[in-house]
Amino acid sequence: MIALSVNLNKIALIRNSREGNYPDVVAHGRTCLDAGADGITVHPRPDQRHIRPDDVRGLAALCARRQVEFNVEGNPFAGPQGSYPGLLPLVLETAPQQCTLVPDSNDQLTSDHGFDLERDGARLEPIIQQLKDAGIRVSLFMDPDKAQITRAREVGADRIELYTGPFADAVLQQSPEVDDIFAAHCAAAEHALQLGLGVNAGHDLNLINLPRYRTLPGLQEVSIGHALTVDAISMGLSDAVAAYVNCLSGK
Ligand SMILES: CC(=O)[C@@H](O)[C@H](O)COP(=O)(O)O
Ligand SMILES: NCC(=O)COP(=O)(O)O
Repeated sequence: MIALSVNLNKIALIRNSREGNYPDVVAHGRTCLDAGADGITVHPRPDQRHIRPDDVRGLAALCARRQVEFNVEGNPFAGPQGSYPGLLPLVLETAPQQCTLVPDSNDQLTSDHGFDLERDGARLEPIIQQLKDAGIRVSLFMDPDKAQITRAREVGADRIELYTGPFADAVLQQSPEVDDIFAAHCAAAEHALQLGLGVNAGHDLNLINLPRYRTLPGLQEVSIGHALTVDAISMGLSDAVAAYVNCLSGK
């Protein structure tokens, strides 16, 4: 079974376009779980363009009550900014089951690459250890590069999250490169599994590209937000979550 973790960033993005708390991010998280999602993901960014620290606190409490996985993603090197305390303090305070470290700069539109661990591995190692000492599983956002994935194991990661943006784009463009891209993801996943790393995936996954991506060897979890939220506009949130759950199970 591949777990579906629904990313609620885009619900928060709509909420932030007005004062107040409408739509309520935690209530939408509850709806996703009621509809069959296995967990919740958020990716707070220092500028708080969508998820705010209080969303992380509220969703941590929801996931703890429901005994489901909470996954917080973000840049471990981003320091405090305004009321954003920095990823590490926020994660250590809210103790999600999983923290996915992502090498985004603060001003990035969205995540668009995995870690270069030749560059960042040494400074990531103590951060990974600190999170693991707090009982938090650590996943690293990675491109499908075997040498980099070997380094992910060496610096102490429990899992990798394969960055699926280029795969999703190739499916969208009906590019002939999609076969090579997916083959590289399969080889990377096999390599990770051989090293004892768990395999997650995410970015721009949707109901069109998932039927293929779900066949990735050993895939444990996908986190999906953007497309699922768009689908929810026409389908309704509960039905959209159910459609992704069904799609992941091959129905
Ligand atoms: C790491 C990843 O792929 C997602 O968390 C994605 O970056 C969502 O972030 P935005 O919703 O800010 O685009
Ligand atoms: N880790 C990927 C994620 O959480 C959601 O990405 P997207 O579906 O919003 O592109």
